[in-house]
Amino acid sequence: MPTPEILASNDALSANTSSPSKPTLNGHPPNGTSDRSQIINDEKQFIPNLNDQIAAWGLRDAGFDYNLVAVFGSQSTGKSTLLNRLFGTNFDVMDESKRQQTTKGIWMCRGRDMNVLVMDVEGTDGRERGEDQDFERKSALFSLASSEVLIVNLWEHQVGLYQGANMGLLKTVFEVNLGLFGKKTQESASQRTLLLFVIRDHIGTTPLANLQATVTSDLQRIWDTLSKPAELQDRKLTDYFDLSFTALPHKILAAERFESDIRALRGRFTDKSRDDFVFKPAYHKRIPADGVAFYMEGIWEQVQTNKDLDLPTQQELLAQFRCDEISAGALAEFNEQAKSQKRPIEAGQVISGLGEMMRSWRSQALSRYDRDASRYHQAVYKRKRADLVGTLDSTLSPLFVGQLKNLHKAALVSFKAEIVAGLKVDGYNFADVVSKARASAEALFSDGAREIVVVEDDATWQWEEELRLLREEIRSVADQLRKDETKKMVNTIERKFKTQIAEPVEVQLGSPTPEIWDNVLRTFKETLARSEASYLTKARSFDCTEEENDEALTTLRHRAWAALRVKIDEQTADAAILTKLRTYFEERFRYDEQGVPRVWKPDDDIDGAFKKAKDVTLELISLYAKIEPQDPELAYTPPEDVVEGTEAPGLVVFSETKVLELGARFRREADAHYVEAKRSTVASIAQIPYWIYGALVVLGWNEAMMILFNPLYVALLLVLAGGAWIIVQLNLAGPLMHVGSSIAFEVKRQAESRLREHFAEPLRAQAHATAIEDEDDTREVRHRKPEAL
Ligand SMILES: Nc1nc2c(ncn2[C@@H]2O[C@H](COP(=O)(O)OP(=O)(O)OP(=O)(O)O)[C@@H](O)[C@H]2O)c(=O)[nH]1
Repeated sequence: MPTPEILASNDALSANTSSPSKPTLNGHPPNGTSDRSQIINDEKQFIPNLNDQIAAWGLRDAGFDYNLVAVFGSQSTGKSTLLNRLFGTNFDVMDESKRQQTTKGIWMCRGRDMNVLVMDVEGTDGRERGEDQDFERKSALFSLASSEVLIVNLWEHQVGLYQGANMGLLKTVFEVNLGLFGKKTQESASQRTLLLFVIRDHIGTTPLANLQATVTSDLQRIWDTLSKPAELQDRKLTDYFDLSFTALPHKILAAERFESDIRALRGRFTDKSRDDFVFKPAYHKRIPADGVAFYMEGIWEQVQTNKDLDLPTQQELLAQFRCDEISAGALAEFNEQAKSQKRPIEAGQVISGLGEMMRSWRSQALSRYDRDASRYHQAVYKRKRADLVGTLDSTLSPLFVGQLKNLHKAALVSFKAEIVAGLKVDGYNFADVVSKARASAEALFSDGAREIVVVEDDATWQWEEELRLLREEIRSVADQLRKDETKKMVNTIERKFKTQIAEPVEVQLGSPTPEIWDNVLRTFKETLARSEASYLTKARSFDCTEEENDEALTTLRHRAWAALRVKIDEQTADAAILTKLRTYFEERFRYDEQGVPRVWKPDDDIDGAFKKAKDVTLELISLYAKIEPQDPELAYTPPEDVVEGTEAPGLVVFSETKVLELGARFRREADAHYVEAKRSTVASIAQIPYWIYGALVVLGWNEAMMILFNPLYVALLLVLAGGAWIIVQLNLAGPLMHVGSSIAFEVKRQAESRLREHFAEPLRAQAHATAIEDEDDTREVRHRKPEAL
């Protein structure tokens, strides 16, 4: 409670202040008083800086924790003086010497050290305004719509003057009040206003109680004579107003008592514990402090345009405006927060702790809204809250969806990475690797998704569909991987198969027997069966479907057959098959049964042996021509369909034309052998028999003796011997020997070729005749079974 000195100094200060000083911290200038502010000016216009002023007074965030009091009364009745004393305000006080109206329009000021907004209303019945009752009515409406307590200030000598200015004013107040609160809606039912009569210059001769009775009966009379709407006929004055009376002594004549009484009266405004505390909750107009300015502006606008002042509508409008404002404030901060994570999410990042952040931003925004907006019209507050929730959620939803997408991607990446790592480990089980990778990828997604759910069991925050999509994608990736892996496995098995059959088939094809295809097919079937078994064993660990297994096995069979055929084709390629035929033929023609090389003698049956060997060899071509086992059990039907673009060849190794071609080629080679055989017999015939040398010795004996016993021949012999001795001495023996041997060789060569030519002519003609005969035979042999072999 301010001391009398302070109050006195306020009075002095206010007397000298004619213009508002600049607002300062918390609305309190350095001298300890709050700035006053004109809210309705002389031109009856609302001055729109009230909101800032309330903020400057430090009451903007007071909510309902403030009170509003207005003073009414005739001009120059000490209203401003009373307010300044009671509340420590600094309203203008009339200069004694001029005695003219000071307060114009409506002023407002914050009570010193109290959450009280005080309105100083221009005095009624003013000389300056003449008979203009318009402002009186408007200011009454304005004050009643917002104030809890209406101080009616009047001189003691005015009491009982029913026709006096105050009574006119009160009539206006009652009428206006009926218009405002008459209908008593549910909201306004409990709303009342306190009329606090302050009787000034109370001399004391008439006790306050008497004055109170007089005023009350006057009020009652005014109330009764008021023209009320039909539905409000039975309403009493006390339905709307509480009346309270107090008296103050003369300010100058009884200055001390004046001060002490005013201090006592102040207590009724500050001490909540007192029974006569004036600011009862029922009087509060329930306008939150941060909405007072807007509300008052709205009221004044309605009042100015002479429209019916509908308080509930005004309160709803105020609520809408303020709730929007509060919501926008909460949203601005929220948007800033949400924006910070927008880019990283759009860039594909998974933000850790995003859910926590989103929930906290959302609850911060809502609690900010609730704190300020819940004081307003409840229906509006709730509606706007729902709107705000919608906006918050629609801002968070893209973050949620974005994070889900990023989680989805991250889960897939982790799935693939885990599989790649798992497949590097020796002896992995594919199905195990996949199921582990799947479980951890799904857990990664689910945990992440669960974390970002902002509101449980709400359609906006559902992630099951995304999980379903992820599962589907994982499945298709796993399927693809399994297919790749299966392919790889089939390739490996195929390679192994090829190596396994290579050698045995090569050996089997190299040693032609009637069972050649039985052997080959047996090897093929056994190896294929092993390969299939090995596939199936592995496929189990792959979790392959029946269909996939069938497909893979078909491929395997196809490739196995193709591999066999490649091997067969390689072994029966022209050069290879001809070598085989030649070898086979030679083994039978050039070697005897014991495998000893034959030396043909002239009386040997070369033709017979040649024909036999040739025939059996030609039969081989038919044997090789088609893959046909002797044991029907071993028969194999090669796959017919085309797999992966490779056509599996059938059972035919050589076509008809090929058989003929090979036959012809072989025959040519065989002919050469035949010729060679024949020639070898001629060579043995061409040698000079040894007995010829004997005959020569016998027949030439006489001639030799004659030379030995003839001195001429002996002398010639000696000359030759001497010549020889000289040649040896001169080292000419070598060159002469060389010349001699060259001449001898040449003579021998010439002689041999002449002899060969002589014998060869008739043989070639004979061989040619045999060849033509054989060709006819081969044609028959080609289709014959090789039993004869
Ligand atoms: N006799 C008497 N004079 C007072 C009292 N209080 C104030 N005054 C004087 O009355 C004059 C008017 O005082 P204000 O406080 O300006 O009165 P007001 O009702 O606010 O006047 P307006 O604002 O012009 O309507 C001043 O000169 C005061 O000194 C009082 O209790 N008794």
